Amino acid sequence: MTATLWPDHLFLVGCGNMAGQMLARWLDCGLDPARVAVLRPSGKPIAEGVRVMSAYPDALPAGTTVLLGMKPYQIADVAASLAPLCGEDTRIVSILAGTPLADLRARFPAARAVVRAMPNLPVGIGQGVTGLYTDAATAAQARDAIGSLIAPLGLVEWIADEGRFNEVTALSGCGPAFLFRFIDALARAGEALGLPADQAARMALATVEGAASMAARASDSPGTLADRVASPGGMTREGLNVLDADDRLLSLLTDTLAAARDRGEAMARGG
Ligand SMILES: NC(=O)c1ccc[n+]([C@@H]2O[C@H](COP(=O)([O-])OP(=O)(O)OC[C@H]3O[C@@H](n4cnc5c(N)ncnc54)[C@H](OP(=O)(O)O)[C@@H]3O)[C@@H](O)[C@H]2O)c1
Ligand code: PRO
Repeated sequence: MTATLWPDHLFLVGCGNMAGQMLARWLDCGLDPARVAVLRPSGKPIAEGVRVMSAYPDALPAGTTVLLGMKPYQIADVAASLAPLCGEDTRIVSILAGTPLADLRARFPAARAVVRAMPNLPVGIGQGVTGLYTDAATAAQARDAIGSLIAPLGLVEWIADEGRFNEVTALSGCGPAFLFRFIDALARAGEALGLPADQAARMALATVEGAASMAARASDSPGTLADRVASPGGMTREGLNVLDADDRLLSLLTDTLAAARDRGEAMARGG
């Protein structure tokens, strides 16, 4: 992996579940905490050496990279305080779901580099997925610097068409929640068939972890790997027949992603 281009100054507005995982990973990977300032209303400490404030500073150092990590509905209030502190060399990275780039540009008119990022929670262990989108107004150097900052978080995918950003959010941003549910359901199904609950929970988690790691290393597709588990005439095929009947699992996941995507589109319309 190439060395990360750490920003000289990183200012996080909000540092809860998601931005907190991003920052934890950056600090683990060598980001100097003295370069980081965090604004969070609670003022709760974050990590040794990271400056936490509960009110906006009078100014931001030139060239600050700002990570917007609060809730999407707070953008108007945040922009009212933050935009006056931004210059043309301020770089804005927004992880706000359902908040289009045009909206961000309108709220931070001085900043030239504005990037939408959609991470997911496993970024904290460097195994996340982050979708990125920007437009031509963001200079290549700023785009590369932000890409470099995101790289230690896991897989990075630049999205060519912002119109796809809510689908990306549904798949990888929300995806960990759907997989946590799957792990839970696998365990509860084992329990329903008679296994002890604690044993079923351990085995479901380890099975998903092992299968995901194997799929990540394999040259074969997950579909081929599934067939490799299924002996002809054996037990797995009977189970797969249940999942595959009328594309049951595929339909369920398509409906799941579509519902999440639709919520993102409603949020973008101000809902
Ligand atoms: N959770 C995910 O898996 C995920 C994935 C991708 C993107 N996102 C996006 O990440 C953002 C944050 O989600 P989250 O799950 O991390 O939420 P969260 O845990 O509730 O964190 C929200 C953060 O915003 C701070 N905050 C509250 N009011 C604020 C204000 N008026 N100004 C500035 N900061 C304020 C909170 O401060 P305190 O710490 O002081 O309470 C907290 O640090 C959302 O925009 C969401 O769309 C989340
Ligand atoms: N969490 C955010 C939400 O639920 C966006 C992706 C994951 O809106």
